[in-house]
Amino acid sequence: MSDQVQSKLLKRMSTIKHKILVLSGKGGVGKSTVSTQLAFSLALSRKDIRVGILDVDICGPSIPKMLGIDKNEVFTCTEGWVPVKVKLSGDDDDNRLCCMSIGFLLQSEDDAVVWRGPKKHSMIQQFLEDTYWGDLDALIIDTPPGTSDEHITLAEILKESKPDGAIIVTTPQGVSLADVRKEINFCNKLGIPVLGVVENMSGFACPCCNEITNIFSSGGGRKLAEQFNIDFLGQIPIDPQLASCEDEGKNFLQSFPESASAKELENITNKIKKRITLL
Ligand SMILES: Nc1ncnc2c1ncn2[C@@H]1O[C@H](COP(=O)(O)OP(=O)(O)OP(=O)(O)O)[C@@H](O)[C@H]1O
Ligand code: SF4
Repeated sequence: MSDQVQSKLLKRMSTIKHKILVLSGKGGVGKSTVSTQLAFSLALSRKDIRVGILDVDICGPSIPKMLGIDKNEVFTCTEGWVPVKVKLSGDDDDNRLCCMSIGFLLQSEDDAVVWRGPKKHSMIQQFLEDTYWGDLDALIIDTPPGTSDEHITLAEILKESKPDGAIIVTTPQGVSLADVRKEINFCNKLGIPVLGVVENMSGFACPCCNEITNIFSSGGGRKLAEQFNIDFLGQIPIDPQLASCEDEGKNFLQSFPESASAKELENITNKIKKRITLL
């Protein structure tokens, strides 16, 4: 990376106080769900917090749909690409949550699947270089599953601007020591602190009485965290209301604030805020 590009990237990242990566060993465990709900939860936790969410999942950018902004377009200003704003209900200020996704820049959903490493590398670099976030308290970065070339690119680009850390998402059934060990080794190798583990799809939350039923095993994420001596951040149950909100692009936390999942997401957010000293 040339010095010119490096200094442009550093300048871009300098207006962002906290950067958090969200990782998972495999696809479909709820990494984008955790990224999206964490971004919502942080933005809702205080009126003066401004949050951005960056979707770098080149082969399956799902965040815009979850946020209900997949039909929006990205505009450019003299400073670069302007992230799409997400309106929170009952809020006059629509400047508290915004999103930039690689999905906004693809002509078709199949576009990126055929890209080779160097093209993905330059796309991610350009993406970080040209997005104009303005001042942000936190940027949540949703990455592709596994530890691919895209992660290495991202970590190299972010190295100088020192990300606060990574959250590892897993499921009780998918708790594979090997998968999570790979994620932890990856973070250690690149000097990214692990903020903790979230166990998603942990039991089933009844939409009628909020009772959690453990259909499969549960607690694997906690054991794993103990084993690796990292923080256990919490466990989110399978919640049909969460799935349908994300499907319809609705704000789950504001739609079902009393649900067990919303409460757990709030606890997880509070632990992360404490950890990165965003209080
Ligand atoms: N706790 C949950 N309760 C109900 N549905 C969930 C939960 N977590 C995730 N889902 C749903 O499961 C599907 C996969 O979740 P998500 O897209 O967040 O996974 P992912 O790990 O980001 O997948 P990939 O990396 O393959 O894109 C989505 O339809 C999402 O709404
Ligand atoms: S958990 Fe309670 S409300 Fe939900 S289906 Fe079972 S008995 Fe009914």
